[in-house]
Amino acid sequence: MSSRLIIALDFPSAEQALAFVAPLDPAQCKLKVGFELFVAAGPDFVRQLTGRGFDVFLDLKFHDIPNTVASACKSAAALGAWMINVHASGGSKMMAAARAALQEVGNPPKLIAVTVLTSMDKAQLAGTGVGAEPAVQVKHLAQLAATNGLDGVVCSAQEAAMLREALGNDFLLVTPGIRPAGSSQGDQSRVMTPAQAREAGVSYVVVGRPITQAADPLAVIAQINADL
Ligand SMILES: O=c1ccn([C@@H]2O[C@H](COP(=O)(O)O)[C@@H](O)[C@H]2O)c(=O)[nH]1
Repeated sequence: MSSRLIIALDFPSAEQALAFVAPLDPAQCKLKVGFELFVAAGPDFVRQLTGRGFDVFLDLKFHDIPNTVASACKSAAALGAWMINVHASGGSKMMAAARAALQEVGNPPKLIAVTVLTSMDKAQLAGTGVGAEPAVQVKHLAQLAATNGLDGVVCSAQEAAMLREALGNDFLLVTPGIRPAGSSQGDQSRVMTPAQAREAGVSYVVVGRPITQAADPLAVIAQINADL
């Protein structure tokens, strides 16, 4: 069975990211490329990772008008990404356009939607004009994503059990904000440990700094895989 661990490659250059990836095996983890690395290293870097056999989650969180997002999703699919994402708050028309665009490409990536960023708590969310509890807003946006045919959502593991019950076993729950016991929470608000996330029924955990900034990343990876 392939790993349910997605490592966030949040590095400022291709060289640093490649040095980190060198000892990794695609059976141990999938890899996530986000804004920092994509802006620095570009599309060719994504192709390099897929060329080494890694499943790549291209985490560019598209959020724009439907036509622009649909075209961006096609471009992302052409890089061979395993998974891509949009913001659910872009709305139904945007998500439906993204879904339709990927139906036109061969071997489309999984398409998921960001609900409420795991860095946000109730006060942060209220500051954006949304008065609901984060879990309520996450459920609302996840249902919107499901209605529009998306494969799953990005949420915190704290909402996973609720979403499993509401949306079933096939809906992907991809969860950042994972913190092994004893690791620094940093800027994340809605966190869980890998074992708690597994218990809650997540599909994949996304882990960045607790691995990339560890003294022995391979040991942390092995422990997280064991916990999952
Ligand atoms: O709601 C979200 C959506 C995306 N992320 C991304 O996940 C990783 C988490 O990294 P850590 O170092 O483990 O905090 C990072 O790339 C974020 O951009 C998220 O954290 N929350």
